[in-house]
Amino acid sequence: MKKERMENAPLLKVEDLSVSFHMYDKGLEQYDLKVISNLSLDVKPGEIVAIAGSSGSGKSLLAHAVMGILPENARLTGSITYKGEILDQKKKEAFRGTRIALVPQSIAYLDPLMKVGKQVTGGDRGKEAEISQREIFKRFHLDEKIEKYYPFQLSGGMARRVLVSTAVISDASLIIADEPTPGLDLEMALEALKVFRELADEGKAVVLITHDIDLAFHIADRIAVFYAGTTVEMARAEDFLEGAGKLRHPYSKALWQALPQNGFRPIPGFQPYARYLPKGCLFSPRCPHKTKECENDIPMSEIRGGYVRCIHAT
Ligand SMILES: Nc1ncnc2c1ncn2[C@@H]1O[C@H](COP(=O)(O)OP(=O)(O)OP(=O)(O)O)[C@@H](O)[C@H]1O
Ligand code: NI
Repeated sequence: MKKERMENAPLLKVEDLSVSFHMYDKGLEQYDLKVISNLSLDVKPGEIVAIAGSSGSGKSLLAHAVMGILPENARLTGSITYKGEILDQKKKEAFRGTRIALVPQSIAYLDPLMKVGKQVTGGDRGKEAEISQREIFKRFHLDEKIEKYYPFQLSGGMARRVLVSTAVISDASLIIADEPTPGLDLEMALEALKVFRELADEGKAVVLITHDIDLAFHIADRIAVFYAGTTVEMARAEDFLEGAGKLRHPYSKALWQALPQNGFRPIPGFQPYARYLPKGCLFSPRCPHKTKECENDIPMSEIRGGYVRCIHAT
């Protein structure tokens, strides 16, 4: 019984995370820009949790907060644990690339002065490392000679596959993939997602940040929907496959309806800028169900087996 409980315990747990940047305005005026507010998320071994949400909703910043690579002027509150252990900055640095691997959103993260093969294996050119590197290159249709290339010799799509390969052959038990598919053709994008699914099936935990949400529905177990720096819904992937009626938050429903296959019906309005966040529910200025009570702080609540940050959700 205990063992079962241990296995179901989250590998990564983010609780009530807020991130602010200390900013300088014109002159001497200073202010705090709150870019992540009260965000919670957990990922269990064997699971892929996809993160969906528009540009600027805090997806990459969450990844950077877990990896410990936020800029100097960032302040964090809340907690991030890995296997129940609090991840402070020192641990984040120790775990980076070993227990926790990041597929960065930008291909500029590749070291311009190191040959690609060596980067993928983390500097290890032993026989075993070379075999795993060649295996994954084959799956991603990367010719063997590419291991001798420098990053500037790669196309965008090749660089993306190299970054994914690095995380895949690491020993990390937690993989955070921040947009791993842009620039890949459909076949390669699907191959990358298939590789992530296999890693999860081996017992690793995967966080998949992606704009290709309709692909993510098919391989992820759960979907976290981000809006203006917080989680507004955590749902099973099947809920997204079944349709807007199964979803709980008006923004998740709007995301679903904005997909081309669902009629491409975008909602009016904009995500608020971090400096001018509305009181209470961050989605309320765009919400058709808005009432006075939405100006209060809105906690996550459990509804129909998922979690939602909306007092009107049923
Ligand atoms: N160093 C920084 N200083 C100030 N604001 C920042 C900084 N880095 C990011 N932001 C702001 O934080 C917000 C969240 O950024 P983030 O990169 O996490 O978005 P995202 O969800 O990953 O978007 P995308 O889908 O475009 O990658 C944005 O409004 C961004 O402008
Ligand atoms: Ni991003």
